[in-house]
Amino acid sequence: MISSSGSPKMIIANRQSDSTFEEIPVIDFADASSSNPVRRMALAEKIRDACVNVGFFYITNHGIPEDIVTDAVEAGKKFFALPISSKMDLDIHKAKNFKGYTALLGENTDPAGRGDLHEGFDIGWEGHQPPRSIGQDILSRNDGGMSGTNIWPDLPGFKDPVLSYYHSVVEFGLKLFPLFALALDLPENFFEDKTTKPAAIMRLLHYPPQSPSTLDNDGNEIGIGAHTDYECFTILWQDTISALQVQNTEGKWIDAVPIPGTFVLNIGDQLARWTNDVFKSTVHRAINKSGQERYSVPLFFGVDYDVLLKPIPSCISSEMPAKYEVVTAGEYVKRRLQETYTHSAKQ
Ligand SMILES: O=C(O)CCC(=O)C(=O)O
Ligand SMILES: [Fe+2]
Repeated sequence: MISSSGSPKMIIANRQSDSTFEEIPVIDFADASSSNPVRRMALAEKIRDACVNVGFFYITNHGIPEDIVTDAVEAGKKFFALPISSKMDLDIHKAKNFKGYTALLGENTDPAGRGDLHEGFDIGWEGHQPPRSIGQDILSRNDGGMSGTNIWPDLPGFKDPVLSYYHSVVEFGLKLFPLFALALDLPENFFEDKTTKPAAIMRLLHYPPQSPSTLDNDGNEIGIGAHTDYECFTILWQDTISALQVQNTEGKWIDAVPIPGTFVLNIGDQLARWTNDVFKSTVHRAINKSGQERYSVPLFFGVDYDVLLKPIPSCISSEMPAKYEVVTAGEYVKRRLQETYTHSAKQ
């Protein structure tokens, strides 16, 4: 195939992949915003290898200040320590846009499971003072079923650090879309007009120590059941307790052991759909057998909710025809969230 520029175009769809990984790669992001295109491309190639084979990697040198992370995590701990009645005032089932508090067992990520042994607090886009480099107030945007404001607890010292973390990680995450585009042999700005209003959902998660009464049918205690993420990619902060596991194509669970100072990035289903599964949205779960409290903070990055998830032409070929029906990102995410919360929805 020849591209419009006349140069031979690589059929990414025919790229070989091997997802029998035994460990999760670590990628240094110091060059993420390098002014040198050769350095950006070198980083994009590492990202491509990790996305094609594993779907997960650690990020070092992300540039997000440690105190921003610590303050948000401490705020989360204070929130989860509130009485259950205060947390239930913010019950996620009361909001139509999946924002607020999820109680223990309120979510069932793996349809075969009985509910996940974690509690969570979800927020979406919201402006922040002082203004940051990305748009201030886009709450009035039309996000279809996902639109609406965040709901906040009446807890001094909570909202500000949580929003600071949200904005720092969103700012960092938006810099990754051009790298993913490069990794797919697309123009660097391919996602620019598709990510104008960060469809970024952040969750504070708390996994209590698990007890034998939370064993599932296989004898495992599940903090979050086996699942793939719904958006393009997830940037996850985890504390020092090893609980996250990633499944390779042989069915083996590989521990994503915490590495201090890093984030874990994983590909989600939106990017798997864009790339016709060339980039792997890999199944993962968390089991907290440590006997201690565990905290983590995933931030899910999607494209704008009105954007169609259409396969990128170089990711389809006669051997790899398009696999997925084309839907908008918003429809897709909402459908997946509805499935996740159905089991605990009040009738
Ligand atoms: O807490 C973790 O380590 C993983 C969380 C996760 O997979 C999710 O929220 O989608
Ligand atoms: Fe996940």
